[in-house]
Amino acid sequence: MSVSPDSATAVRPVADAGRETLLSVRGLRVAVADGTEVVHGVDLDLPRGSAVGLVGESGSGKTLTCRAILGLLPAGVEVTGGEITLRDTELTALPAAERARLRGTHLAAVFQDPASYLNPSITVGAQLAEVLRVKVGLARRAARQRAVELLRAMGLRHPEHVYAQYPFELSGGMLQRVLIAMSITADPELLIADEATTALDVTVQAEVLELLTELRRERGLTLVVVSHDLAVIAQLCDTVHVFRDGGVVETGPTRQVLRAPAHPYTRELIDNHERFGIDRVREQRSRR
Ligand SMILES: Nc1ncnc2c1ncn2[C@@H]1O[C@H](COP(=O)(O)OP(=O)(O)OP(=O)(O)O)[C@@H](O)[C@H]1O
Repeated sequence: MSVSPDSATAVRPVADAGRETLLSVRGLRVAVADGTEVVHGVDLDLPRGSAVGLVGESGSGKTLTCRAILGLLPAGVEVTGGEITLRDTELTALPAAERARLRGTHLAAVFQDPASYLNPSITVGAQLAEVLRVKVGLARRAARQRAVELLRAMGLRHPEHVYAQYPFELSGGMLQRVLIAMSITADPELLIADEATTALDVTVQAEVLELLTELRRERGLTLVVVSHDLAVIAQLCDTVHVFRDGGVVETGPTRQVLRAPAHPYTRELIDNHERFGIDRVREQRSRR
């Protein structure tokens, strides 16, 4: 374990270091339109089938790191250094069309505010079936059938009924399940959940987290979970990376990092969280 007291990164060996690496990020740098660098050399390793959490205060670079992996950076924001490797393929050098092909087929994501990713005037089933036609190449009838199956697999009761509903007719938790269904249509290997449960109430959040855990177990999905909520990270993730000011200050097994943080900033995050229910974090960790 190499742990330095203040500004240096605290890195602890992770339990699943022996597993095949699905995706690795090395020295990732991202700059915004005026040239300001906002991600300063981030390293991440995602072993196949693992669940990796990214925590840190607002603006610390978690989302841009994820968007760089997806090849979905906002206009004017660019990768200026480093490598993102999916097995043997270096992604940053690929043409945009190839990046788009990989999204959905190999890499997928769900974000906060699912309603904004759906067309309000088309039923959710028709939108899901359309994704199945485009990404998987299913014919109309097969796509409809598969869409209903997927809605059922997402834990939605009466999936035929849900299929025919418009986004405004569904709750936030139901919409997020529909978005998760859409994101996994083509059986991706990696799913990034960026604050995907933040807007949901606690009970619904727990159900969606359970769904993600099941998808990981049943499909061998690798998860990247971005959350402000340490309890969410504690529940889902084997490994955690603590972001601060565009860099990673601490990395290690979630349990160890949350129980005995090595970096002062991680300690501060946990102390702040304590006031809002760190007991939930500790309870969940001790149940594992
Ligand atoms: N489109 C953009 N144009 C300019 N600056 C941006 C843009 N998107 C993000 N930034 C800046 O980049 C930095 C990193 O942002 P990022 O969204 O990755 O942080 P974050 O850790 O995900 O925060 P949050 O938890 O609030 O989503 C911040 O300083 C942010 O203001």
